[in-house]
Amino acid sequence: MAQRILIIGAGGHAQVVADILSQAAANGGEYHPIGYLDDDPRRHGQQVLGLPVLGPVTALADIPHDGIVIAIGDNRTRARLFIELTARGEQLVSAIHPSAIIAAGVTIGPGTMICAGAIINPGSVIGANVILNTGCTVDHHNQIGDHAHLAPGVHTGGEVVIGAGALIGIGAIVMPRRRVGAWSVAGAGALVQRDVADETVVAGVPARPL
Ligand SMILES: CC(=O)SCCNC(=O)CCNC(=O)[C@H](O)C(C)(C)COP(=O)(O)OP(=O)(O)OC[C@H]1O[C@@H](n2cnc3c(N)ncnc32)[C@H](O)[C@@H]1OP(=O)(O)O
Repeated sequence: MAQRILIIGAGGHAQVVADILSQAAANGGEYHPIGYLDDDPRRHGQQVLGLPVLGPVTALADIPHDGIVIAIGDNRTRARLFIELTARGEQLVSAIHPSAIIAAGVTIGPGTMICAGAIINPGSVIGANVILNTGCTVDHHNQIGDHAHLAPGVHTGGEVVIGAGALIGIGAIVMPRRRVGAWSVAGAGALVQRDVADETVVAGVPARPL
């Protein structure tokens, strides 16, 4: 049965989520996007990719719906909203593009977004509220922490651990069995050859702390 999904945010990232949900629905998926909620009043009343911006996030209580996706790219903001809205009883659903390739047995937490062309190999565990962005590959037996973001074109080797809230920038590579700590950032194009501590920014080839 079709479930009515509200998208939290109406910016560029939210439009990607809307497109994923629409494509999935067109392929028989149960989640149907019905509109966006965004705290920027200039967006209220606009149509974005054919869906209305219905009001601020506080309007959630007034609009009938079955689930939400938090479509905000910034990891800390997305994590804060995830905690607040889950505590209010909201059902977080996953937005998974029909072109994503996900191995049998992979587990995916609530609210996670998996973009076009992403690949997840066997044994991997994807947390809640994660973004696996366009064309990234998560190889076997990875652990991707809650609220993390693997940007477009990221590749991870086998048995990689990405900590909660970490951002792996566009096109970065994380070598097999390496760990990127919680709330750390690997810059765009980085080659993560050594473990990265928590709350550390690294960049370059090989990646070093900035
Ligand atoms: C669909 C989407 O758009 S998803 C978007 C996902 N987001 C990303 O991929 C962005 C990832 N972020 C980055 O790569 C950032 O540049 C960061 C986090 C590594 C650094 O950001 P900041 O702290 O603002 O650093 P800043 O831009 O001031 O640069 C500091 C120095 O690091 C260098 N630097 C910045 N980024 C990188 C990088 N990715 N690789 C190598 N060097 C870098 C700069 O050239 C500069 O060097 P200098 O001091 O010799 O001039």
